[in-house]
Amino acid sequence: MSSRTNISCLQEAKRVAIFGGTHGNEMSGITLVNMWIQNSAEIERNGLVVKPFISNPRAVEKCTRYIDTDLNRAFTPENLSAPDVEGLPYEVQRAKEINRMFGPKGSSDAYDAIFDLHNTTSNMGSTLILESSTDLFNLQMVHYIKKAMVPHTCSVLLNEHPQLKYSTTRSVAKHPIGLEVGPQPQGVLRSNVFESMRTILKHALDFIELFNSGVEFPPCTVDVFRVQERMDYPRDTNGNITAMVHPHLQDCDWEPLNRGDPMFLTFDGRTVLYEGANTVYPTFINEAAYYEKQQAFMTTCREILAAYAIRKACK
Ligand SMILES: CC(=O)N[C@@H](CC(=O)O)C(=O)O
Ligand SMILES: [Zn+2]
Repeated sequence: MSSRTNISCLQEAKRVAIFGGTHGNEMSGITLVNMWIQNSAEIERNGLVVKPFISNPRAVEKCTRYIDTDLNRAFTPENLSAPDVEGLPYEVQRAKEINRMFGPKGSSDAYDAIFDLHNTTSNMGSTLILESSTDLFNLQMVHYIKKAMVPHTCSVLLNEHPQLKYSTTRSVAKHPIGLEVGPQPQGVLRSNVFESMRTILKHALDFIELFNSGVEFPPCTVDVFRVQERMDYPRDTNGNITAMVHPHLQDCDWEPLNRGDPMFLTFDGRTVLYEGANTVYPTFINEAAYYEKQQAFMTTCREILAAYAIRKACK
């Protein structure tokens, strides 16, 4: 990087994958990817290899989140280096296959970018998920997408939390990007959600094409929501939930939650208040897939990230 001009010269992004069906019951990504496998005209860009790919075909076939274990938690160093023995959980086998095809994770042979398409039952709207606050390529891309989406909003969730971060399918790529669009029930297609996801992908691929063509992207800032804490439902001693998300919180993803605001409503009608000292921005509120993960919602804090200018490295 030249310090005088503060332009970072980054490697060209030539190989890009679009994953659908990492969770087999999230229908927008599955449908888009199957559509693009049939006809890829819409996702083709100059000088780019774009591969649409169903990441968990057995779960898609059964329309379930996973067969043995959550694929989007399976890309750990232990799993990826496990010997190929019989009897491995299906998703661990699949993680190893995906790592061979699109990785190896952390190596120079890995795909440049992976877009992993997800749907949520929460009212999050269009959300991009980042795993690093220092990936300039992704920050610039997210900035480009947010601008291109105006007047529609596109939120950015940053998960760098040392305990809450997980080993995602997309983490195999040099630049991992999650797309999370909702609300959409599991196993259901909603046209508005489908179209939003499609539009985000279009802008993302446009960005990469422009970057590869040599366009310089000036310094920018990106508003993000940084993952802070996991909030579980109130539970009894058997682990069964004893309360629901409070109606005042339900569907209020990304809206401030202040000390004293209602959070849960117990089955016997009592309101449980939020008692944290600081204002937080809840997200993934009442996500269906998170009951088994002991999570009613996630709290985030707002942050503004700055990104240097970037352009493609000159050879
Ligand atoms: C609802 C859902 O599946 N959300 C994704 C979020 C992500 O891709 O990071 C997950 O928990 O794996
Ligand atoms: Zn998902």
